[in-house]
Amino acid sequence: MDLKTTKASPVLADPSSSPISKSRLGMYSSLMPHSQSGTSFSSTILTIPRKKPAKLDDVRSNGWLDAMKSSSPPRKKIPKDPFAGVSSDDGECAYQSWQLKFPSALFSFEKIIEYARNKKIVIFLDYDGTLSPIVDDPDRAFMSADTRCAVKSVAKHFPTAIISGRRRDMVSELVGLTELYYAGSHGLDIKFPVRDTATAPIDHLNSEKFADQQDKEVNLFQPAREFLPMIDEVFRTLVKITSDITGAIVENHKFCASVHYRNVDDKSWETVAQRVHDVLKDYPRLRLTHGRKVLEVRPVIDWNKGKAVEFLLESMTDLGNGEDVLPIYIGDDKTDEDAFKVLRQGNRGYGILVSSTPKESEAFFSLKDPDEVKKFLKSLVRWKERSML
Ligand SMILES: O=P(O)(O)OC[C@H]1O[C@H](O[C@H]2O[C@H](CO)[C@@H](O)[C@H](O)[C@H]2O)[C@H](O)[C@@H](O)[C@@H]1O
Repeated sequence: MDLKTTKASPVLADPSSSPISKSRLGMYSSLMPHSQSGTSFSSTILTIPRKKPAKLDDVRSNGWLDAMKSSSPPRKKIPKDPFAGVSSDDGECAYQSWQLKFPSALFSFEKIIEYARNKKIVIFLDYDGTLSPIVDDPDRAFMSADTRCAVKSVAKHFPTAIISGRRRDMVSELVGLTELYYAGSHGLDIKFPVRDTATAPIDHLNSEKFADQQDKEVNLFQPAREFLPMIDEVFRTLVKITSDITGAIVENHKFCASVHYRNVDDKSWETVAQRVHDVLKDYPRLRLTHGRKVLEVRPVIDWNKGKAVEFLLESMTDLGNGEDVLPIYIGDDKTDEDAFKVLRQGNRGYGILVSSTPKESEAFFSLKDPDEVKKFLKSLVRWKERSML
């Protein structure tokens, strides 16, 4: 199906004339350190003009480099109770005053549940940095057994969805709970149950029915399906052009690709950025977003975690008309801001930012780290179970 011609498709018109960019796997030779200068034989016999050294200024002027530098705070210990005693540390003071604007969801718990009274709470959770702590190796970002238990209990009482930048099957394997809704690739790959009623309000284009592993019928919503070959191609190119940069990791998340620079010497960040930037010049239908020490390449379509939240709220069964629904979204990343914004602008629910350092955000509340997320989830479960007695 050509999604560009589909009404109501989130796919934006192709800004380039060709639908799929040509891969130019060889083009990076001029950016490689070993090929920056041309070959010069004897000036009298043969002179091959010296190639200009690769320019490393695009990513300074377009702000990528600054965004990369500020994309993830250094990991450091923060006191458990920010109001306990006066700290001489400037960072802690700054965090405490930041919390006046983004109060702790734990300290504000009574206020949250007061607002939730007579409403159906729906929980949205990001994965990395929210359920699992940030670690150097993306393949070893595990959530604790205790957190898994808290998520399982939450899902017993409230519809619960995980919305991650990772590929859907990967995040669902890491979480390991079948009772949840999962959206991977920043919401570009959503699995949701088929509704029973013929009058279901949802009839989304681009969603298809499949049988899952338990042979249960499920829907898949993948608005960027036509981009699969392009993402695959760009992924392979990104692997190739970063292969000489120690510490760079490239992941294929099916509908997006991630280039990690967390383990790259910061002197080489600019090189990482410039190479990714130069690849994207050939793919006008792809764009870049910044995550925590990761550059994420994704389709230029009007879809993000915020849209995924709206989509899931519509798709979840038994939610009624939305007036009496209270969505709570917990996330730590820039990509989660789209979801916070949807909740704030629609005056629909609460965004909770997970951060151990002050940050601007569209969220209402804050939690410091995945450990506090777990405590918050457990408090919700306790409150719900008490209210059922
Ligand atoms: O939306 P999320 O579930 O938060 O996923 C966002 C990205 O998470 C992963 O990267 C981040 O976590 C890694 C493990 O802790 C860390 O090493 C990395 O620096 C972080 O950016 C994942 O690997 C990315 O592909 C996701 O896009």
